[in-house]
Amino acid sequence: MTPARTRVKFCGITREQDLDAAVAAGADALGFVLWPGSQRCIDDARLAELGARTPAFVARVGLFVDQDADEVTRASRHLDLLQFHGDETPQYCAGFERPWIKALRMRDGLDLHAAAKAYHGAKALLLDAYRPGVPGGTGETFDWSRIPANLAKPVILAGGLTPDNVAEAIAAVRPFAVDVSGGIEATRGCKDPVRLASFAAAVRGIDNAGR
Ligand SMILES: O=C(O)c1ccccc1N[C@@H]1O[C@H](COP(=O)(O)O)[C@@H](O)[C@H]1O
Repeated sequence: MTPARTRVKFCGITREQDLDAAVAAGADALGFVLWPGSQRCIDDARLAELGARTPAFVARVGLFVDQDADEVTRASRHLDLLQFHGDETPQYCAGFERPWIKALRMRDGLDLHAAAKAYHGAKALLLDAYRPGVPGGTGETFDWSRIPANLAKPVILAGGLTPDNVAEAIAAVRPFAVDVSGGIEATRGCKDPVRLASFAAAVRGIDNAGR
């Protein structure tokens, strides 16, 4: 199924003004980093505030990396979708009363067809660049030609996307959605409203050109 348009997730939202700018730009989803190892991490109180501010029809996505189930369960009441960005098993991912997506880092030899089968309960696979020792958010791209066109799961393309390369990425991969964090930031955790709007415009531009 070819989607009519490319969905956009803006990840690493920490501030009200960034949330509002993302919604104004047409965000389909907002990502909140709940992994304490990230400089973009927000605590439960902040998640509650930002989650309450998010309007209807914009999905609130919580990003976790190999965390205690209790932490995921606690945060879940403010979230619509869970994003597991570590080495979580399919069984673990399915253990919460929320739909979920699995992030996979594109290390050498990764078999995406096998991963799609293993994570069959996932709503989508989010594909990110691989850097040893770093779970994600590296701001690096990977070789998009490694993504098979006939993967059994919707693809959310991530990793080093920017307003300048996102159109090329969409043309190459034709993903269900794109996900960006560092490429629209002024400083870590603080989005640049101009870059954010440019990113959304670039996605709309390639979609209107017929992907
Ligand atoms: O944003 C983080 O700090 C982060 C930490 C741990 C795992 C993933 C993280 N971010 C996600 O990584 C991808 C790609 O980010 P970028 O656009 O290359 O900066 C994206 O899903 C981020 O949300």
